[in-house]
Amino acid sequence: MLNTVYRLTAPRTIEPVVVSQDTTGKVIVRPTYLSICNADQRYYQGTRSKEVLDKKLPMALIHEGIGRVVSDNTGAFQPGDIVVMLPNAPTEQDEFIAENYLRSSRFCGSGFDGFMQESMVLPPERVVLLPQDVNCEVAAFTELVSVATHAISRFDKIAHGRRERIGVWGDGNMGYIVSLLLHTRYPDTKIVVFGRNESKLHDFTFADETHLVDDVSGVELVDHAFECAGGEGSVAAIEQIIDRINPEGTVSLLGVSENNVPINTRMVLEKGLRLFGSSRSGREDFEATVRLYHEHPEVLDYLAALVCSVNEARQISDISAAFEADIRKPMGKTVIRWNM
Ligand SMILES: NC(=O)C1=CN([C@@H]2O[C@H](COP(=O)(O)OP(=O)(O)OC[C@H]3O[C@@H](n4cnc5c(N)ncnc54)[C@H](OP(=O)(O)O)[C@@H]3O)[C@@H](O)[C@H]2O)C=CC1
Ligand SMILES: O=C(CO)[C@H](O)[C@H](O)COP(=O)(O)O
Ligand SMILES: [Zn+2]
Repeated sequence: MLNTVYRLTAPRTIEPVVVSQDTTGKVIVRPTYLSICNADQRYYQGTRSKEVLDKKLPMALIHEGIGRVVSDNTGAFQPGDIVVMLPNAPTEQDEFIAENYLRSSRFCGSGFDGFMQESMVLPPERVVLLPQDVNCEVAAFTELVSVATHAISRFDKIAHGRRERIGVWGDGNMGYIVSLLLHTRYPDTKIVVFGRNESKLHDFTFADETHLVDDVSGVELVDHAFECAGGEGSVAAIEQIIDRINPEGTVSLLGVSENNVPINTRMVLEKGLRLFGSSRSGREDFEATVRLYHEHPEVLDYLAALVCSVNEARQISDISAAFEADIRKPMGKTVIRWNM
């Protein structure tokens, strides 16, 4: 099959290329709604190091997206099915290491072509059926929700059992989704959100407490914490977490930083903290996320508050316009209605 792939060839430069792809044993999916992640922006704007850009480009961006099945000669899906596409493609299995941590795995939009393609040719294991009446603009960022699902499932295995107060640092998309999923999973736990923007914190209507990070005196300590700030914000967030967490708490690190982050290891030791990182997600996290959509449809309503804009893409200039709009957005997710 001939397929058009829209690759980033240099910062802010997207070019089409036609490739031939073998569809034997594969599901062909037409992407319908895509969503931009901070990781895409780091490539689009060229803020990754020159070595990384030289190694990874040209590459089609985007690893958050859904689509409609065009054909499936494996019989797993029906034409017209609305599905979420999984960006992680493992090449081996391991008894202990999850698919998203295997160094041999391929990840769409990070070294391998992402979803900015006319059609995606995927093995059936890389496709998960969505509720067919799902709000597509919200489902577009199911991958981000699955990352939160993944981090919380690991937290559940690692953290001790006192979970009266869980703190979430970061008032952006990841902070919102992690807080929402924690609230849904642990309804008796107080979810305490720490952020930098009063306007963004207002949207965390399901949280028990929200605080501006420069006004935390008198706020009770938390038992465990999630860091969802990322970038330069990770430094201050991790420092404050170590200060505001009870002994033997667990700290889940999710934010991606371009530079190394100095950590007050003396206090990590003194408090006996457990720090663990989570990145990306695997098929079981996508399946768990879709189960959550079925069992707690109110989650989708809360997630709808994150949709900042929906941008139609019919030509390459529309894709660039969506990325530029994402840079200027006040909050939330930039969704692309993909008509390429
Ligand atoms: N681990 C993984 O697999 C994944 C990681 N990520 C990463 O997670 C991070 C967050 O992503 P996302 O939510 O989409 O990004 P956003 O930019 O939407 O959110 C980050 C938020 O954190 C706020 N912030 C900055 N510093 C602090 C601080 N010290 N304490 C509390 N809040 C702070 C920012 O405020 P302000 O804007 O005012 O600076 C902003 O509102 C990024 O680094 C992203 O790359 C994303 C997807 C998956
Ligand atoms: O966004 C993510 C997953 O949803 C991760 O942050 C992303 O995969 C990191 O990849 P890269 O090394 O290319 O920044
Ligand atoms: Zn991402």
